[in-house]
Amino acid sequence: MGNVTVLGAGSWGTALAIVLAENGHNTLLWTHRENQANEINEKHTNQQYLPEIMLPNNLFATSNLEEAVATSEMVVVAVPTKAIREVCEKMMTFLTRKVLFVHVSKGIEPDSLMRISEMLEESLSPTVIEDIVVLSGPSHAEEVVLHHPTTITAASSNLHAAEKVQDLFMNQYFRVYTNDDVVGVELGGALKNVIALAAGISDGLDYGDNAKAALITRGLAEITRLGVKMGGNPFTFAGLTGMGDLIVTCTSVHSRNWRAGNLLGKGMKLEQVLDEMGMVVEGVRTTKAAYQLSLKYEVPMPITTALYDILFNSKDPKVAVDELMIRMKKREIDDLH
Ligand SMILES: NC(=O)C1=CN([C@@H]2O[C@H](COP(=O)(O)OP(=O)(O)OC[C@H]3O[C@@H](n4cnc5c(N)ncnc54)[C@H](OP(=O)(O)O)[C@@H]3O)[C@@H](O)[C@H]2O)C=CC1
Ligand SMILES: O=C(CO)COP(=O)(O)O
Repeated sequence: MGNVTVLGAGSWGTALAIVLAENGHNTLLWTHRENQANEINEKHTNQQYLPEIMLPNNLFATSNLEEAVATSEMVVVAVPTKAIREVCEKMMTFLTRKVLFVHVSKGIEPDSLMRISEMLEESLSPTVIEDIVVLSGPSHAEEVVLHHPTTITAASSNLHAAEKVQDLFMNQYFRVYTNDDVVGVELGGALKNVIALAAGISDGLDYGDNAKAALITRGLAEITRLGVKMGGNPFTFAGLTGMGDLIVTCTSVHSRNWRAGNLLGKGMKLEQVLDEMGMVVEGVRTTKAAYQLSLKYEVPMPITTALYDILFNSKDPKVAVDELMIRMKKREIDDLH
């Protein structure tokens, strides 16, 4: 392939740009901050997001979006969910040809309740979209840049496009699978952040491993319940972008969602937590969207609802856990049907 572009020089955009550059592709990383572009070009570092990592010499950055996508055949959208529409609207002012769009963000837009591929379709014209592929799975940037073995999934309704993305990203330490279940992959990636916040709260309360295992498995049950009702393949939720990402996000200190939950569980207020993180915590907005989806699709999501009350109605996390535990008796399996 010719030139490829990654939009967003946070931890994940930078890590993926490194993978692409190391795979030999002409890679340009776009950041909205000129000083960061200069740092990447001159010092080959991104100190704010990936301290102590040297970027490949063939990875270049620009803060000019038009220049970033001018000759690009594949554009990887790696900005947080809340920035996607703004970036797409800017691109629409100068893009005049079709491009392969890959998105790697894990969120659902509150109120519109759109998945990210739907947001891209709405904010970009069909005249500029060759295909849309979502790349998602258990993959902390901090480990990818150390070349630790990582597996991930490229999903698209057009499997040929997913295979193209598989070829571009795959290497010795970065193994890419394909899937045609865009709904399941996008929902799994977004909703695991909600459960990771809850797992962090549980750890912040020192509730131990039993409680966390319960959150992961019952969290997966409610993600699957909603995901299947929205058209996802039930098997996708047992795969890398479902169970896989749920495990990594609920158990890793790299996870911003788990860390934010942990601080909440220790008694810190949400605004203070978000100030302290300095990076995106997608699960907060996604909790609102997931709660709205559970009402829209009439799917019971008790963990999501409890988290919504903690985040947006100031419910005490301990009270929320007590209420989860004393709910009506249930069978384990039949609510998945
Ligand atoms: N980090 C990871 O390991 C993984 C992250 N993801 C997903 O990738 C997405 C991006 O996450 P990540 O890179 O970690 O986030 P970070 O918080 O590390 O970085 C976000 C980047 O986006 C930039 N940005 C924010 N708003 C805008 C805007 N309006 N226009 C242009 N750029 C903007 C930020 O710039 P500034 O510095 O100025 O704030 C920063 O460079 C998220 O959806 C996340 O869930 C998925 C898999 C792994
Ligand atoms: O999605 C991720 C790993 O797969 C990153 O999770 P956090 O956003 O919680 O850090």
